[in-house]
Amino acid sequence: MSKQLILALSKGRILEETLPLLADAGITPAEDLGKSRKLLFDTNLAHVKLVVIRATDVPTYVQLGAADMGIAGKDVLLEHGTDSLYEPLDLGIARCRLMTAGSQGECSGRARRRVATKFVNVARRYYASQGIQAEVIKLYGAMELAPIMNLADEIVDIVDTGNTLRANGMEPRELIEHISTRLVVNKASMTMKHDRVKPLIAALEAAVDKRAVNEAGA
Ligand SMILES: Nc1ncnc2c1ncn2[C@@H]1O[C@H](COP(=O)(O)OP(=O)(O)OP(=O)(O)O)[C@@H](O)[C@H]1O
Ligand SMILES: O=P(O)(O)OC[C@H]1O[C@H](OP(=O)(O)OP(=O)(O)O)[C@H](O)[C@@H]1O
Repeated sequence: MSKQLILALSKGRILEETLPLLADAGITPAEDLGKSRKLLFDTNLAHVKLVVIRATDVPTYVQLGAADMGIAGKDVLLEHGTDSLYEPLDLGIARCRLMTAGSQGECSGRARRRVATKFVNVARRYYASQGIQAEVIKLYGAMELAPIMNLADEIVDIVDTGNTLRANGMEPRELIEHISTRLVVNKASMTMKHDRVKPLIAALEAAVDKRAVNEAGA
């Protein structure tokens, strides 16, 4: 097994908040990730490379060992299934909530519901745990449109400020999980590359702690 470490980063919102943490942990990309069309990047550390991919692909890369470590939202990890990965660190960034939501003033009732979401596994598990029959409809975005268009009675989606729900005449209902961004590690890499993985986890943990201290003092 190569002793090189591949770290898979979620592009988009999480990437912006990840890069300062990586810098504090002593890892800087060899070039500007935002400006390049490349997907695989060298860093200042000869043994660390970065790949920048869709958030939903991060757990797949890490589980199958194409990447040793990854950074992804807990929402994505819950949807993928968490048993196959180690999750040693909460980076505390991109905090939000995974919730059910419906049209304002409309009671959800207990009858069979149509639920639109990109988190189909999470939704199925959640409604089953509540004893509610749900027909889950897979969408890839703009879930808030589904009740307006009569495609669904409810949605399961990320809520942060609640602005997107309000702008579409919807309201949050039940909290499913508090979400933040996590570091995940391939199980074989944790054992076989322990001497390289452990210091990287420790450096990221120190960076997270430092940021928390700075925020508390601000
Ligand atoms: N409004 C939000 N506020 C805070 N964190 C959020 C918010 N929306 C999403 N997140 C978190 O950031 C992660 C990435 O969100 P982002 O919007 O960049 O990608 P996405 O559109 O969900 O992914 P993709 O483009 O692959 O479908 C989510 O998985 C979630 O953990
Ligand atoms: O409660 P709010 O602060 O309004 O945030 C919630 C919105 O943020 C996310 O969408 P995003 O902006 O990432 O767009 P997306 O449709 O591309 O996922 C999420 O899917 C919600 O639509």
